[in-house]
Amino acid sequence: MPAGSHLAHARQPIAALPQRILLLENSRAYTSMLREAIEQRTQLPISVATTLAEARELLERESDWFLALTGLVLADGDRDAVIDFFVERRLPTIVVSGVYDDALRERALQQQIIDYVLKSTPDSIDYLAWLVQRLERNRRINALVVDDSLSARSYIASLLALQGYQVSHVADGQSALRMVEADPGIRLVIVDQEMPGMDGIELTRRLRHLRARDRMAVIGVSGSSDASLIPRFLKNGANDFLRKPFSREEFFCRVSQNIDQLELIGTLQDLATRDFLTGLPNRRSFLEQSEKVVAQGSGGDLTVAMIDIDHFKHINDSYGHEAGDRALRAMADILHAHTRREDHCGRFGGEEFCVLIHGLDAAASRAHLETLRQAVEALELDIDGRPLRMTISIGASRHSPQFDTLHKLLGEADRHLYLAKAGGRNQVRGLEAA
Ligand SMILES: Nc1nc2c(ncn2[C@@H]2O[C@H](COP(=O)(O)OP(=O)(O)OP(=O)(O)O)[C@@H](O)[C@H]2O)c(=O)[nH]1
Repeated sequence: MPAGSHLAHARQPIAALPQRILLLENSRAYTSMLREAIEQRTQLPISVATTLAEARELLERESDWFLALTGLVLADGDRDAVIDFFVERRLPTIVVSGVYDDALRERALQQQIIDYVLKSTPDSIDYLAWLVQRLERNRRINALVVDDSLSARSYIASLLALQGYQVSHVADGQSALRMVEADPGIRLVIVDQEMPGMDGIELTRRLRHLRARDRMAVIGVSGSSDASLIPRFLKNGANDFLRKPFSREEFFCRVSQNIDQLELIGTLQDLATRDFLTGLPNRRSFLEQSEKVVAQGSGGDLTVAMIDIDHFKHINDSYGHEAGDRALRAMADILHAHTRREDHCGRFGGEEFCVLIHGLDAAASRAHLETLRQAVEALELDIDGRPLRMTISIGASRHSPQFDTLHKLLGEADRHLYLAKAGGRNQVRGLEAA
């Protein structure tokens, strides 16, 4: 998501989730590098301890601990004591070790230790920072496990829960389809192949009719050695496949990689469709959405309006370009707040915005745009102690046999915008007959 898309940020729910990260490690140099890398990727508060005693005190002082990253060589505890310390407290933990120890790794990965990472690997800091960010984001992702075997699906669900996902599990394909249909928040589905009734491949095919590959990852799972299974899963819309038995680490890597990809696609889609400064849909996105509405032929109840901030050049010249940007963002916020669910708005470019109003007659559209004009007129920004006020001119057009394409509607709205400017600005033109 672009840094400037404050609207997109504002719409995200603020979840009351545990926030704190504990770094327990005796090497100060490593800790400070790790801390810096994590801070670049997340906003979570980080506390640092070098001994178990310090860690105990910190953990007791605060309550909302999300994650611990711990070394294994401490002045007041050996490896076993460190692992026991976190296991007893049931705190999700990542072990960062200086030496590779197979037995210890086995032991650690059976508890609620999320990962065992070798400190000496050159990219360990980057990997750990990525992992913390991944775990943090997972907490806002709904996952679904579909398997007729209770023990198998409970096991997979527990692995996903360890990685922070909000997990549900069901025993059959029909229940899975119902859940995905009802919950748009489900972004990951793990599907077992061997199920009575509907098998995993058929379920995957049907899931794809409900949600596209770039919005939900489906991962097929099977213990069968049938070589045709993987291509069949993939051809029917699965993003990936895991053969049972799989290790916890393999499972984690596959799932994370698929979720990373979904997020990347989401970011790219956002970059392509949002205006960077205001977070509103950009011109192309507005045109695409509006074309669809006009093509559906909504009868006469369609209004297009072009909105232009008056004397914006003067705002820039007398308050500075940055104040101009603030004014554009404030304008976008007001427009967004005045855009109903069934409407579309966008930044057309510069100080020009547009809105498509769907389902209001001419009089109601005019009243709606008049409210928008008044809301902008009433706004006062504080620019370093100086008040900044602005007005907008609006030119509108109505869908009719004469103006039956988006292109014609925009042309007519633009003509009325010109008349609004020529008529003294700060007014709505084009719906006078209403
Ligand atoms: N701060 C800022 N200014 C911008 C941006 N995009 C365009 N502008 C400025 O917007 C101004 C538009 O000015 P004009 O098209 O001359 O129109 P106006 O001053 O608004 O006057 P009227 O439309 O006739 O009321 C120009 O000075 C552009 O530099 C932007 O993203 N940020």
